[in-house]
Amino acid sequence: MSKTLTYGREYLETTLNHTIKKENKAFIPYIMAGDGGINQLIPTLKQLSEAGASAIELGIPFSDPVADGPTIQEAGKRALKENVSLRSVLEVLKSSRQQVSAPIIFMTYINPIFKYGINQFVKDAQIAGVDGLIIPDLPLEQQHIISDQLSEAGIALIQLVSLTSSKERIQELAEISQGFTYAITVNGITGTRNEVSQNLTDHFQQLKTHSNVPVLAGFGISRPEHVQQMCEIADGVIVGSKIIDLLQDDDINSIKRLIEPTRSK
Ligand SMILES: O=P(O)(O)OC[C@@H](O)[C@@H](O)c1c[nH]c2ccccc12
Repeated sequence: MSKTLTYGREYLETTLNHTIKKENKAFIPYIMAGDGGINQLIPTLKQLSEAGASAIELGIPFSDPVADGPTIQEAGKRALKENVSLRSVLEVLKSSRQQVSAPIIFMTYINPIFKYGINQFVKDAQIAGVDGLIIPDLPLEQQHIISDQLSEAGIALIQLVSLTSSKERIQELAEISQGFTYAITVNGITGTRNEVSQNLTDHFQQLKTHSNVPVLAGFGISRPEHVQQMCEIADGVIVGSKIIDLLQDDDINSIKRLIEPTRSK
């Protein structure tokens, strides 16, 4: 009897490991859910999945983002204008998740989850086929309010590691991260930059030593040569602001050119 495909942490980890085993690196685009209207969500996810995304990070629009740079903030405003909410995104996924093969990771601040109700959110996220979750404003010390429920539902809780974290903190975050470890490679907010940070080899070495899952680099990666550079030290990359710009221009070819350096020749 064939096993039915189940979404969640296992699906995310298996998919990423499969990509990396084939000598490739992971490429995770970030998009703002509902930028262009809620009806655009599934077509955009499909397009990115088919272009070669290893997984997709899906931002939930929120009125008071803390880590988002101007491009993501503007995308969030456009989505809020369309009345897109955590609820409407979950509803769309619930009915159409199976059209998108890439694992889906939600990036949401804790406030919309609180408003939704933590238990109800985890239940609905599981039903909708959400594979992983990033909550940037929920520090490690407070993650117990949701971590057991997520673990029971089989949804990965992904840890963000900043460059300014202490050695002990870096180690602890890497050890417990599920799905992948998100290494923030700049001090500051999201957004395209001309150069990516140098001299991160030791930092990634430390993360990889302690992480049971792939270690991916994110923030400020916006050109194929940045992707290439980061892939020398990381297991893959996350690209947000540049993807949002390119989707605005409907420039899928440039998105493919960003993915290209992550594929083995
Ligand atoms: O946009 P950039 O610089 O390419 O960075 C990715 C980032 O946008 C995405 O992962 C993200 C959007 N908002 C966040 C908040 C916290 C952590 C991560 C994020």
